[in-house]
This record gives sequence, structure tokens and C-alpha cells, in this order.
Amino acid sequence: MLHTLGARRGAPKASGGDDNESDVRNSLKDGESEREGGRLDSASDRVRFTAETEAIVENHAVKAGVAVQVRTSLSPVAADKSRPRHQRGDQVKQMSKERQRLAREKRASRKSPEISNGVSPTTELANPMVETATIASNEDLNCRVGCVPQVTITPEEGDGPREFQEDDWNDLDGPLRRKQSNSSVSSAGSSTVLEESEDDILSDNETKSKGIVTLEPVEDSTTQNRSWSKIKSLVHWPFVSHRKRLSWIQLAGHKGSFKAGEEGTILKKFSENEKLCFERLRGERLQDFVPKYHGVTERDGEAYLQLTDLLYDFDGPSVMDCKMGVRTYLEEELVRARERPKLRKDMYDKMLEVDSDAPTAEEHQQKAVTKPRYMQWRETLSSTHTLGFRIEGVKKPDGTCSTDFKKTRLKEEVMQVFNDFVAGNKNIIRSYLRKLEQIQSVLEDSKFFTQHEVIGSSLLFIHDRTERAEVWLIDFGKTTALPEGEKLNHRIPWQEGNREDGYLLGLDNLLQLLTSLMEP
Ligand SMILES: Nc1ncnc2c1ncn2[C@@H]1O[C@H](COP(=O)(O)OP(=O)(O)OP(=O)(O)O)[C@@H](O)[C@H]1O
Ligand SMILES: O=P(O)(O)O[C@@H]1[C@H](O)[C@H](O)[C@@H](OP(=O)(O)O)[C@H](OP(=O)(O)O)[C@H]1O
Repeated sequence: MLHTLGARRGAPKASGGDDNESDVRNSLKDGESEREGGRLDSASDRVRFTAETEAIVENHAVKAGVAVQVRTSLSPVAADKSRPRHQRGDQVKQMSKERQRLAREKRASRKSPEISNGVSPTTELANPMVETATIASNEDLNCRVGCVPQVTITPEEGDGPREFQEDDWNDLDGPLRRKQSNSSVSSAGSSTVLEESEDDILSDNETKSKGIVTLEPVEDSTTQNRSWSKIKSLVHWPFVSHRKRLSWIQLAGHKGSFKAGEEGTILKKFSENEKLCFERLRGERLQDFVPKYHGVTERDGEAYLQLTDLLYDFDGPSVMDCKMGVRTYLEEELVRARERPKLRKDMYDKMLEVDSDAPTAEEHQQKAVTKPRYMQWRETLSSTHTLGFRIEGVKKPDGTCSTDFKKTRLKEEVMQVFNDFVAGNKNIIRSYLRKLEQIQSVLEDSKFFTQHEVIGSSLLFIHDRTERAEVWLIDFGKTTALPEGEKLNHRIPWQEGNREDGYLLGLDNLLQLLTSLMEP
């Protein structure tokens, strides 16, 4: 059984809000009215975009049999016409083929979690333009909001529910999925977009972890990692805890994703992608900054990654999870939402909890939004877009946990949370700064980092009363390899197609922000 403590997530929005918040909302709404008109009607769904290129959208409208209305936004993203239209269309086709290939491979490898390649879809790099990393001013925000390609789906009146397709299964079982085992959708059954998408089933608010959890022990596990088995038999653990429940801190992610592992380890639900990342990290200096990976283990037919429990050596630790990057969804997710849009009622509900004005009139009518739409909204509401990272959750030494940072966006607000987190202790800030500098230098040198799009990964800050302070990179569930020979800079602004994630922009900003906390 899992217990959750701490502040309730997504508390109803206080009225008013600061000027910048209303700017965000107005900006989004302006974008919508701008998109009115220019409609291309067709069969099952009506899809509306403010997107990077008309070519991509048109291409998909034909393929997916959906109606599209397109308006190029005035944002820097939309204004980027540097790549020829035919190339942009080809790029999408290539991604689509790549996904189908991955799905075929995934189906073939379903029996064994060990067999899969987890290679990400092929995309090309757009003309890079290096931008000096600075903490974005609040004035930048409107521009940033304008940069967001939006996807809004309105079911056509009179259209029936869409049948669950073979391709939907491919989505369920894609290399980036690890939650399908809970799904009640069977291959024999059918499902509607709204009624039974796997996302709806798995992602309502109650499934998210918000703080302290009790992890179930793992019994009868069979580890596949020989060296770890050897270590286990050689080391005499002070107490046998793998059959005990573990009181643990999980500041983000879905409940039930973790279980207690062998002494000093935790088990995370298997993800092919994440496993590949840990394997590819072998031999890299970056390994010193990620939880040690002890192989795949199985319980009741379910696979888990066995990882070092980063909390293990701490006494009453304070913990903070910062999700890195200017973007929290994969380009692939954006493309998929256009090709086969799925409406998420749970995400609409989460939006309402924070701001009842956030959904558009259509979204209110459908009582649902697409995942990219929700993720983009989360990014602009928080500091993801402006600072390249956001605070997901904090656990303090008194045991209180908070994950109520959805609207923590301004630099000053983020600094305040950090200062509270370290209780104004400059020794701890200094240690964190040292760690972050090391991480920055290791990342800049890392082959792995250069060759991967790092999305949804967090920096986990942990310190305790001894003033020991450590930072680790966690969560590689959505970290995907680039095609052979391609590289990311991680500071170049994201434009759809260039796969840049803004990870280093976020890290630069974190460093700058903590440095200013050192000032008297
Ligand atoms: N190795 C670890 N040691 C200690 N704590 C960890 C470790 N890995 C994860 N956590 C805790 O669990 C939380 C969620 O971790 P993680 O982001 O890996 O999960 P997830 O299910 O992939 O999340 P999401 O659904 O957001 O992608 C973190 O915020 C942190 O509190
Ligand atoms: O933090 P929130 O507001 O609860 O929103 C969740 C958060 O953005 C997660 O990163 C995302 O999981 P992934 O990063 O794995 O996509 C999840 O999508 P999901 O519900 O589809 O799992 C969202 O619901």
C-alpha cells in the first residue's frame, strides 16, 4: 500500500495572479483568435494548429485523414522558414516510418525486455544559432509563449468514436512506454479516443506521487546482472531489508513506479529506453552523477531496473526535484498528437484545478485536451520555458513535502524556493554550486549527452544536516539517441525538427540563480 503525505497538488487557483500570468493567458488566447479561419474540413476530427510549418501539418492531414486549419504564428519558431518545405515533409515521413519500424521491432521483442534498440526517430538538425545562456527576463515570456506550437482537437459534430487501431497498440507498446501493463485495453477490444486511451486510464491525478511513499518489498526477484548477484552474495547486509517495506521519498512520477529493492537499491518500472541509457553511460564520467545501474530484475512477470537508492546514505534528507530543459515532451509526441490525436480528460481536469480560464472554449466543450497542449501549458505556466528548468517537488527535513510548484515561474520565486530548501545555509549552496559546475563540465564533455535528446530528466538535489550536498541526474525514460553522426548543443533554442532540449540553458540558469543566493 502506498501512502502520500504533503501538500495537495494543483490546489485551486487563487484569483488574480500577477501581470505576467495574465499575459500568458492573453497570449495564448490571442494565438487562438489568430488561428480562426483558413479551415480545411474533413472526416473524423477537426485539428487546429499554430505550428511551425504548414508543410508538416498538411502532410499529416492527408495521412491521418483529419481536417486542419493552419495559421503560421509570428513566433521565432514559426518564422523559421530556413528549411525547404519538401525537406520538412520528408522529415515527418521519415519519422513516421521510423516509428513504424520501432513498433515492429518492439512487437518482435515484447517477450524479452532485453531485445530492443530504442533508437529514436530520425530528424535533421535545423540551422543552429548559438544563444548565450542568461536568466530570461519576464519580458521574454510573451515571446516564449508565442513560440509554442499548439495542438487543439475538436471532434467533428456527429462523428462517432474512433475505433482502437492496431497503430494505437503500437503507441501503447512503443519504446518510450513503460506503463502499458496496467492498461485494461485488450487487443480484442475496442476503445474510443476519449473513453479509454491508455493515458486516461493511467494518468489521473490520483496516480501521481506527491511525496513520502511506502514502497512494497520485492520478493523472489531474479536478477539478471551477474556481477550484482556476486556482490550480493559477498556482502553481508547489516539487515535484510529486501522483504521490508521502505519509507521513501518520491517527489515526481507515477505512484507504483518504484519498489523497494535489495539493501541500498530501489526498483524502477522497466523502460527499454532508460535501460539503454544506463548501458550507454557505461564508462562515461557522467556515470558518477547518475544512480548506479545494477541490471534488470523481475517480479511477478514484471521487469524493473535496479538502481542505487540515492537517499540511502543520508540522514533525514532534504530533497528537491528539478525537471530540466525548455521542453518536457518529445518531438515524436507532438507529431503523434497531430497524426492520431488523443483527448485527455485527466489533463483537462488538472488544467482546471490550476486555472479554470486556461482551457479554450472548445476544450471546455470537449472537457479534454491533448497531451502536448497540456505539457506546453505546464511549461509556460512554470519556469520551464523561460529558465529551462522547473521545480517539481521539495521534501524538507521536517518531513513535509510539496509538489505545488506548477505556477513557480519567475526567477525571484524560484530563488525563494531554493533559499527555503537550504534554509539559507550558504555552505550547502556552495556545495550545490560545486556539484553543478562539475556536472556542467562533465556534460559538456560527454559523448552520451551530445548524442541524446534529454527530455523530462531531472536533477535531484539531496542534502542533510551534516551539510553534505549532492546532485544527481535521474529519469532517462524519455532520453533518446540521435541518429548516427548527429549531435545536440543543448543551448540552442528549440525549433521543431532540431530536437534541442535546452538542458544546458537550464543548468546555466540554475548556476546563476544559486550564485546570486550567495550574495549578501
Ligand atoms: N535512484 C533514486 N534514488 C532516490 N530517489 C529517486 C531515485 N530515482 C527517482 N527518485 C525519486 O523518485 C521521483 C521520480 O523519479 P523519476 O522521475 O525517475 O520517475 P518517473 O516515474 O520516471 O517520473 P515521470 O513520470 O515524471 O517521468 C524523483 O522525483 C525522486 O524523488
Ligand atoms: O506533472 P503533471 O502536471 O501531473 O503532468 C505530468 C508530467 O508532465 C509528466 O512529465 C508526464 O509524464 P511523461 O514525462 O512520462 O510524459 C505526465 O504525462 P502522462 O500522464 O502521460 O504520464 C503528465 O501527466
